[in-house]
Amino acid sequence: MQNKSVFDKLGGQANIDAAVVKFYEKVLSDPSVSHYFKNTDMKKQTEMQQKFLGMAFGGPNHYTGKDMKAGHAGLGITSAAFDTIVNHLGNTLKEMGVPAEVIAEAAAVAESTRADIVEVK
Ligand code: HEM
Repeated sequence: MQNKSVFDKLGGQANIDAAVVKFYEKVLSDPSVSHYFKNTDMKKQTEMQQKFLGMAFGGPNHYTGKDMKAGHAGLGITSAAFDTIVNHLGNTLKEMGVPAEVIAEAAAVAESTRADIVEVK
């Protein structure tokens, strides 16, 4: 099915929700990026990310948070940290049995936010 969205290929919102939970476990266990989240309410963050990715992957839009530039302004996120975060997302999907070509599509969606999120090249 050529026009199936990444949202559908991932099995819909329930699988995306589960992936985001696992993803933040990895992020918070990684000292190279966990410090970015030291003042963040992770319950709210998890919900925001679930809704954002649901929308960004082509599912229904329930996202009410900030745009990516405003949401990350002043955090000083480096391009290396961005790479690490995208890797954690890819590894999470791999562990959930998502095929490599679908992971590549999901990574491309994440990649499309890079310019708005990275402040330190
Ligand atoms: C893959 C690309 C990324 C996406 C799609 C994404 C998505 C989001 C979303 C949806 C929010 C919520 C905005 C709101 O509260 O209204 C958020 C906040 C946040 N993101 Fe990201 N993010 C990405 C990359 C990163 C990276 C690379 C870092 C740090 C290494 C990061 C750190 C944070 C932090 C710390 C917050 C919360 C700020 C606060 O506590 O208010 N994000 N992100």
